[in-house]
Amino acid sequence: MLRVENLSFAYDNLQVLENINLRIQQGENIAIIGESGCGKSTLLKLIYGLMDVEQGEIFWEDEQILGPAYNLVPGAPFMKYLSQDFDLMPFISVSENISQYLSVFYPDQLKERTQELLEMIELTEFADKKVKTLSGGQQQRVALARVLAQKPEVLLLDEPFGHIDNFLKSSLRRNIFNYLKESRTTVIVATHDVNDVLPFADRAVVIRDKEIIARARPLDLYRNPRNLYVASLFGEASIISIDVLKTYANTKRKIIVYAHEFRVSTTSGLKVTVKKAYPMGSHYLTESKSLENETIFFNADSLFPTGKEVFLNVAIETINQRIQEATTAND
Ligand SMILES: Nc1ncnc2c1ncn2[C@@H]1O[C@H](COP(=O)(O)OP(=O)(O)OP(=O)(O)O)[C@@H](O)[C@H]1O
Repeated sequence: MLRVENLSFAYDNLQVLENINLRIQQGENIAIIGESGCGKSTLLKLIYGLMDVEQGEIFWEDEQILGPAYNLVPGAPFMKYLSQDFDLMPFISVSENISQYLSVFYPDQLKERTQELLEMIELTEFADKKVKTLSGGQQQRVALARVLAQKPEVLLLDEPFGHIDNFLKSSLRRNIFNYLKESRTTVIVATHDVNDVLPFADRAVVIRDKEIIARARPLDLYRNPRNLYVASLFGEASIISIDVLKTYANTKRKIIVYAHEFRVSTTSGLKVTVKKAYPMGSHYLTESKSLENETIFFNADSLFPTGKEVFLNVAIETINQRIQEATTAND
């Protein structure tokens, strides 16, 4: 088990993390999510032992993870950290970069494992190319294979697919996260991309203003976001008073509604005026204003011109589901 206990950290005068507590079981996949600059990378670097903890402690099983003040070579040997800069050897080939940490005493295994990893990152035909000739996305894939080759017990991934195009991203994600699950590798992934989180993470931890503000199974967080910050990590969302959606409801309580949960009607519901529509392929993400001048995003099947008035409805089941959670309107 990985334990992070009462961890606080500051860069000079900038306090970044405060009183972080985490327990991660072997083989679990945990996503650290939160807005840019909230401290996700900092937390990974501290867990890896790249920086000295200011306050608190980190343990893997019974071993305490210490920073550079205590270790000549920072970074615990049973962990690997894939940072946003890939740390590759530019002048040697893709294969050599991947196999660098594999044992040369078993040449057949070395070849087989390198081949397996090349297939996983879908770069078999680039095996002999020098890394410096590859694109940023291809380099990120080599960096992923290179850390996987080392079979760490704990793998820390910082935006692991950030440079990879959408065309490849989905299959690569499946290849890599499925492999990590099968090999019972403990994974902590810092990401803004919900596609890294919803299908693969066992738990998600949300950081905001230096602290963990939510932790749950990703689908539970998505279905019942505690506030607009959490919901916004999953998609466009709005906060709306229930009595505005259902005029018979005698309550001022507010709920969060995702853009895709609104149904558009031409006759009844919450009246809004269209401000702008963004084509998304399967739908138009439509920005609108209510009579109370609140911004509301909804998905529409067709393109509505600016200024058009439409009515929005939300299924009673969705409203009931959200009411059951303590929703705050303050965020
Ligand atoms: N080496 C550093 N020295 C000083 N401040 C830093 C340093 N590294 C990061 N910071 C600051 O610490 C805060 C947290 O940064 P961090 O990189 O951990 O955030 P993040 O959540 O990983 O962001 P992103 O999602 O954009 O990668 C930010 O305000 C950042 O500007």
